[in-house]
Amino acid sequence: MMKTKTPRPRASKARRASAAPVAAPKAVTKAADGSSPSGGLSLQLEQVSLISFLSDRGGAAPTRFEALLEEESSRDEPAPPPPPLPQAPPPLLQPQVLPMDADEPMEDKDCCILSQDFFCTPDYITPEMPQPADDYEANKENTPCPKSPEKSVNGRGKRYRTDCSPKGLESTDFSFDQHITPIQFDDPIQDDSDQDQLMQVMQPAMQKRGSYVSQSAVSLRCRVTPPPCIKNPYLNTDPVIDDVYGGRQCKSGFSPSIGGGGLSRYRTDFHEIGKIGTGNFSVVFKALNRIDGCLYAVKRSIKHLNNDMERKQAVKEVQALAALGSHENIVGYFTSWFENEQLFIQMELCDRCLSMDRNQPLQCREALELLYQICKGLDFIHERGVAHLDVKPDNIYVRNGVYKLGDFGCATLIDRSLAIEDGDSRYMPPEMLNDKYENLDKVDIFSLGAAIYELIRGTPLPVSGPQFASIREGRISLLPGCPTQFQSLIKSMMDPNPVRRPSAKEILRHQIFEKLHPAPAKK
Ligand SMILES: Nc1ncnc2c1ncn2[C@@H]1O[C@H](COP(=O)(O)OP(=O)(O)OP(=O)(O)O)[C@@H](O)[C@H]1O
Ligand SMILES: [Mg+2]
Repeated sequence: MMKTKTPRPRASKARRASAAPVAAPKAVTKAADGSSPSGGLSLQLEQVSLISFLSDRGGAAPTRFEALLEEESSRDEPAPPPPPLPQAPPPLLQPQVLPMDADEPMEDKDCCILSQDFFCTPDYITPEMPQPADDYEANKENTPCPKSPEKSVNGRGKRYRTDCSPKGLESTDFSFDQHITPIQFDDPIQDDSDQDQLMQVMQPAMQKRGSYVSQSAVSLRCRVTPPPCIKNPYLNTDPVIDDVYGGRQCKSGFSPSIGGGGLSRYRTDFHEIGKIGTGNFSVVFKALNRIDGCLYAVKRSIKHLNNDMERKQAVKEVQALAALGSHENIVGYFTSWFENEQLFIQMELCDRCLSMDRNQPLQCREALELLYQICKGLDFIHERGVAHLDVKPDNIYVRNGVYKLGDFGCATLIDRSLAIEDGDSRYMPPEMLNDKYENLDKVDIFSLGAAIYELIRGTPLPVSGPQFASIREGRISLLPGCPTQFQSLIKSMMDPNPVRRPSAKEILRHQIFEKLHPAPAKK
């Protein structure tokens, strides 16, 4: 007896395999850097009390390390004034606490800690080098936090002019080193007074500690000011982008509403053009990247992900995409980050998804092309051990006539070492309904067959009932106007027995595609 499940069950998905809880990423602490060995050491000594460490040794002879520390401090520090004679002996063996008042203004030493905390929280998960991992291991515990950016001691004072006029925007003559702007939201055109304002902000810290200003402090303060949208000279003009440079949307682009403590990476890095879609879990926006001048789809989780379990679940999508790498028939993934307890995913922007033209039945020739291209994407991911598990018209996108598989929110490993979630029941094969997961790659084949069957017929597939059951018993009605060869291929993809379904690779070799995609001539 078949179990029936409600459509779009991802909202109430049951976790089939238990996943180990993820430990919060550990903060990576780094020693402060110095230009000389003694400089580095004394910088650390400023922040670390060694008394308690020494006291634990109970008067034992100093080690080489302690001798070195003493030698360092006696060399670097000026000779101490003679101790006042009548006073009691200093509490040598008492642990010392460095003064740190909560109301005290933040200094560089604080910024150093602040920056590490900031970059090491799960709120900043973008990998430095987004290389495909050997294994897609979303279950691994204690994954170390990505390396914090190196703290530079070289104060950099250049800035680039935030000119929003078309002329200014066309200029590509800037470098990231120059991007220093003070906190200011409303005025798109900043002048030389910017530098003065920045200096005023930094002045107290600079006076206290010579000329050194923590770059972390500068970048945190500067991050709240979005740069203008830089025009990409390699791109052909796009009316949407031109609109932004034309000045009509300029003002709103430079005056973002900053939420969540003023550090919105989304608002800082992107100019939002508009909403393009909403799913059960996410809302997707068309957005212009202010730096590279290209349009992207930025997907934001609707729900606030408050705990590790929810975050872990949400990041599976980007972990799968990042591990897979790029393919023409997979929606491109660029980066992701957490902000305000929501996951943001920057993706390739597509023109539309297939469910948008459901009322217009797909022509057979077009359906063949779709089958071929998505099979190429499926072959790519299956070869890498990943199953999508939610193939459906909603999750197939088109960009410049190229079909792309997207929404990897249900993706899992074919070897069943990861949790398995049900996709949309309308496209789900019978074995999934019966909790049989031996051939997860073939789940995608059934779903693709069902999606194409639905698109050609032009009527939605049933969610339950007798027709739902008969489709899963292999009884599918004829597809009008389609060659028999194509119909039997679709039927074989929807075979109740997953083992009898062809693999993506086998489908690609089917003779039906010979005319459509002739094999390259052998030399
Ligand atoms: N890369 C993209 N380019 C263009 N539009 C997109 C893109 N990604 C998503 N969309 C639009 O946003 C909608 C929702 O996106 P998506 O399916 O990824 O969200 P979801 O919440 O995971 O959905 P689901 O309910 O299927 O789980 C899509 O149906 C599509 O219309
Ligand atoms: Mg979707």
